[in-house]
Amino acid sequence: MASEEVITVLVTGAAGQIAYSLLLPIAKGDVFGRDKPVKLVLLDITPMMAVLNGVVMELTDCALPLLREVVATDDESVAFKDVDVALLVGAMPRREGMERKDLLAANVKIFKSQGLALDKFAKKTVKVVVVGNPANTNCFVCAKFAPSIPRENFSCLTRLDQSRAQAQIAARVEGVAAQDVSRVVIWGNHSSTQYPDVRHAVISKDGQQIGVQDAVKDDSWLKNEFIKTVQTRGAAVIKARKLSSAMSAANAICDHMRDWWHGTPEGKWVSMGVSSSGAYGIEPELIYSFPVTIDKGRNWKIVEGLPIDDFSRDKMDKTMKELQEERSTALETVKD
Ligand SMILES: NC(=O)C1=CN([C@@H]2O[C@H](COP(=O)(O)OP(=O)(O)OC[C@H]3O[C@@H](n4cnc5c(N)ncnc54)[C@H](O)[C@@H]3O)[C@@H](O)[C@H]2O)C=CC1
Ligand SMILES: O=C(O)CCC(=O)C(=O)O
Repeated sequence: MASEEVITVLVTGAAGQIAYSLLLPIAKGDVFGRDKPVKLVLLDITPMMAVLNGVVMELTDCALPLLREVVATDDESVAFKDVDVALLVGAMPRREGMERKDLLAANVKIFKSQGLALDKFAKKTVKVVVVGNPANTNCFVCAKFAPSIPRENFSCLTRLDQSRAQAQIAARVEGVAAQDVSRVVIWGNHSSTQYPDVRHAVISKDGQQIGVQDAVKDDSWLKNEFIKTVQTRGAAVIKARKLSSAMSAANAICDHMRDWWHGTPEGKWVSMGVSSSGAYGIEPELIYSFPVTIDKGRNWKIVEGLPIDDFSRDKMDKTMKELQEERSTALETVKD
């Protein structure tokens, strides 16, 4: 009898708050498929092993039919061994008043170490999603230290920003739900310089497609308040909860990974932080959020040829500049 194909999924920061909302949908089949068995590998740091053990107990108690095995460890050489998917969540979150780049010094070293571990232990086909902030720059560092793994296999999460943008637009147009809003683009950094762009976005309503600008009928709101709300939503959640977004982040990780694994529906784009090809004048190899389509072979492709006006150009360049600065600081931090 042929042996069963089991997808090995690593989640780092597995004792943390995002992981607590993330592990169940993965183990239930919401991401890879309702008929696809998974093995979960859970990595956290040594002082969190007792907490992690509690998470393992809860997963066990869910008695899930697709969950074949759970491994909990504080050892990267165990965690990264032969993984198919690496969801790199584990890192310090920011507190009220901080910018995400203030986490660089603490977090970038984690991603150097995990890049080295990916290079040494993971399958060369591994799909990597960096979530820990600052996500784009951590992803850049991770890919740099895993040169044997194709750069196309690295991504960072900006899907939460996309969902936030869709939800804000939907709330503004009567009778429209977030999933009726498509082709919103998140350009650049997962930070307060990101550019949520609705100039190509459409709303499906009553069997017709209408441009978002025509449906919203308030250009000033779209150019100002809408952009600011999406850019600062993470900070607003921290202010309210005294903790950073977790449920919505976990949901976005599932959406990001599901689309990467199964491909994007015909005519749909999603935003992902990926290695720039130089498209739209963005410096090659920066990890920058672009609109992408994904084929059934799990290859993403940047949507090219969108017209970019002066308003957009300025915002796309500003967020690129921030990423260039973060990269310099990060490379200085990991140089020895
Ligand atoms: N890109 C995005 O859209 C989002 C990113 N984030 C970021 O995700 C990260 C995690 O957030 P939370 O789960 O809320 O934080 P948390 O503090 O609840 O959990 C983080 C976990 O990571 C663990 N950890 C620390 N160093 C580690 C290492 N070297 N290896 C493995 N595990 C390690 C910690 O012990 C902790 O259990 C933060 O950096 C946060 O800013 C959060 C929301 C959205
Ligand atoms: O804003 C933060 O730093 C918290 C987590 C995050 O990245 C987000 O909510 O977008």
